[in-house]
Amino acid sequence: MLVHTHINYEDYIKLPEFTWEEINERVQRGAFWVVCNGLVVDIHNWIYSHPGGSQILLNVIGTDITNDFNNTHKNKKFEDVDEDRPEALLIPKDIPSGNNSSVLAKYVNHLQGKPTLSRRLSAAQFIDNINVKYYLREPLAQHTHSRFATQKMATLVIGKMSDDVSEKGLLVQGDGSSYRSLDNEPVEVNKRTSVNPVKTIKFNRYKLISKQMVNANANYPVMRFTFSIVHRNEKDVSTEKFLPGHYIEVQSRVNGQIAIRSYTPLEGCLSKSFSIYVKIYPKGLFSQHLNEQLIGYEIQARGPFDVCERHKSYFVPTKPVSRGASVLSQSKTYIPYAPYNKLTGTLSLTKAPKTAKTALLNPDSLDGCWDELYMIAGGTGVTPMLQLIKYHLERSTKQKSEPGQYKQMHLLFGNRKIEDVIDGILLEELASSSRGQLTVTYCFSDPPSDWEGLRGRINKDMIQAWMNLMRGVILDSNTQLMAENNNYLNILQSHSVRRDTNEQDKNLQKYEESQIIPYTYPFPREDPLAQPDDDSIIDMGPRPESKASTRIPKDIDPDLANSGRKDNLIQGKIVVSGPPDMVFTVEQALVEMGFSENMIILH
Ligand SMILES: Cc1cc2nc3c(=O)[nH]c(=O)nc-3n(C[C@H](O)[C@H](O)[C@H](O)COP(=O)(O)OP(=O)(O)OC[C@H]3O[C@@H](n4cnc5c(N)ncnc54)[C@H](O)[C@@H]3O)c2cc1C
Ligand code: HEM
Repeated sequence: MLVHTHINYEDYIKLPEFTWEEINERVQRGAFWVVCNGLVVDIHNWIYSHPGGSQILLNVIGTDITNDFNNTHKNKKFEDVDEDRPEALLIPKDIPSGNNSSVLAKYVNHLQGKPTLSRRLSAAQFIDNINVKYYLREPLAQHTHSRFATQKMATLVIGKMSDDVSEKGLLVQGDGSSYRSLDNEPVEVNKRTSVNPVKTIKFNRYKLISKQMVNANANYPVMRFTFSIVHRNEKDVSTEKFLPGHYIEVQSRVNGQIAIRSYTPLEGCLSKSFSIYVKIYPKGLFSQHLNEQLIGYEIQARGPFDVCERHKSYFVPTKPVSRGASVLSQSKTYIPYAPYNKLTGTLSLTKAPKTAKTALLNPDSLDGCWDELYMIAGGTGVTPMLQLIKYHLERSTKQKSEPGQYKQMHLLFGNRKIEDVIDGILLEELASSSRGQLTVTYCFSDPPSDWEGLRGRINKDMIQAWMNLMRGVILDSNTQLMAENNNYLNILQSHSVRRDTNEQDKNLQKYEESQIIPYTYPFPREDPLAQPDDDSIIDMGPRPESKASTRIPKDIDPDLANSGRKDNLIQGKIVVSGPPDMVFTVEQALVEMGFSENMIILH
C-alpha cells in the first residue's frame, strides 16, 4: 500500500484515522474527500486541475476510488442490469386471471395518459435515447494513472481508514445476519437484523439507466428511476433483495451542495441495480434535480435501513388468536422511538424487532408474512405497501398456497385524482390475478364526475366501513348504523376485485332495496370470520353509541406467539403511510377504534 501511494511508513503511522461514518459526515458538510488504497485523500485543491476533468472527480466524492485510480476494471463492459430486474412488481405467472373486472377499467386512459405536452422529442429525451442505445453499457472513462499521478495523490493524503470492523467486512452472508471479514473470518454482527453495517454506512456509486413515469399526472409526476452499480464488488456474491420496510439513502450534489434523501426501493438490490419511485415536487430540491438528469447520470446510495428504526413507529408483534375472534386485538410490546442521528444519518442497529428481518414483517411467522394485512396509503405512501404486496404474493406463489391458506391483503389507497394513482394498471392486474389475496379500494378527493366509489379524504367512518367489509363481517345486528353509512355502498363501488360481477351487482341491488349490508366476502374462505355467528361479530373498536370493546379471546396460549404460524391461528397488522395530514387523521381514527397497538404508522 505504501509503495503505491508514495508515503513513508513513519508518516503513515502518524496519519489520523477515520471511519466511513466520519467521512460521510465531513462530505455532507462540504468536504471533498475520497478514499484510495485505504488512505483518505482531500481532492479539494486538485479537482479543477485534474487532467481527466473535474466532473469525473465530483461524482466520486465520498466514495472509494481505488478501482478507478488503479483501473482495476480495465475494459470491462458495464454491468448487465436487466438480469435481476423483473418487469415490475411480481405478477404471479401460474395464477390464472379469474373472471374479474377492474373498478378502474373505464378510467384506463386516466391511468395511462402520459403527459404529451409536446409531441416532439425534447432535446433531453433525444440525448437519453442516444445514451441508452450507444453508450450505456460502454466501459466507464478509464485511465491507468502514472507514477506522477500517484505522487500527486500522496501530497493530498490527510488520513487513513481506521481498521475497524466496518472496513473489513465486504462479503455478506445470506440474509446479512452476519458477514465475513476479508480474511474470511465470520463476524457476528447483529443476528436479529438484516441491516449490514458495511453496506449501510458506505455510499456506492450508481448510474441512472432508465426513467419512466408511473402515474399520469403531468403536474405531479411520479417517476421510476432505475440505477445500476458502477463498480460491482466481485467478491460480493450476495444479491440481497430489499425487504418490506427497507429504505435507502440517495446522495447527490445539488447546486454545489451535497443533498441526501430517503427513498423506498421497489426492485433489485444495492449490489446490482434498483428502482425507486420519486414524486417530483414543483419546488422539490432533490426530486427536481433527479428529474432533470439524463441517462448515465451518477448518484450515490447506501442502505438498506429499516423504516421503523428511523422514526417513531408503533410496532407490535401480534399475538395469534383463535379463529373467530378479533385478530387485531392482541399485542404487548411497544418498540419505542429509535433516535436518528441527523448529522451522520446513522441509525441504531440494535433496536430492530426481536425476531423479524424488518419491522414491517411478521416476527411470529417463519416467512415473515402476515395472515391479514390492512394497508392505508396516500400518494407515494403506497411504496412500502408495494413492497409488502410483492413480498406476500411472491411467497404464496412459491409456497403454492391452497385456497383458504391465502394471506389476505387489503389496500385502501387515497389519491387526489385517478391520474395520481401510482402503478394503477399494475395494481389492478395484481388484484385481479391474486385469487382474492389482494384487494384495492380507491378513494379520490377530486374524482371524475361519474366516479361512484369512495370520495373525499380518508376518515374514521370510511376506515371502519372498509375494514368491516374487507374482513367479511356481516353487521346485520347493527342495521341502523349500516343504513346511515353510505361508505359501505361506495366501498363496494371502488373496490378493485369483483370476482363475480353479477354477484356484486345483486349485492348492490339488495343493499339499495333493504338498506342492510348484504355483502358477503366475494371469495370462498374457510375462515369463520367470513360467516361469524352472533358471538364472534368483530367489533371495530368502541363506537359512540355502543361501548362494546374488542373481544379478547380467553384461550390464547402465550407460547404460540413464538412458535411460528399455526393452521388455526391468524395474525394481522394495519400499516399506514402517506402525507403527514392523512397519516395523522388515520392514526387518530385507529387509536379511537382501539387499534393503537396493532398498527405500524410510517411517518
Ligand atoms: C423512509 C422514507 C422513505 C421515503 N420514500 C419515498 C419514496 O419512495 N418516494 C418519494 O417520492 N419520496 C419518498 N420519501 C420522501 C423523500 O425522502 C423526499 O422527502 C421527497 O422526495 C422530497 O424531496 P425534495 O428534495 O424533492 O423536496 P424538498 O426540497 O425537501 O421539499 C420541497 C417541498 O416539497 C414538498 N414536499 C416534500 N416532501 C413532501 C412530502 N413528503 N409530502 C408533501 N409535500 C412534500 C413540500 O411542499 C416542500 O416544501 C421518503 C422519505 C422517507 C423518510
Ligand atoms: C486524487 C485522485 C486523482 C489524481 C491525483 C489524479 C491524477 C491524474 C493525473 C496526474 C492525470 C494525468 C495523466 C497521468 O499522469 O496519469 C490524470 C488523468 C486522468 N484521470 Fe485522474 N486522478 C485522480 C483520480 C481520478 C479518478 C477517481 C478518475 C476516474 C473516476 C480519474 C480519471 C482520469 C482519467 C480518465 C484521466 C485521463 C485523462 C486523459 O488522458 O484525457 N482520475 N489523473
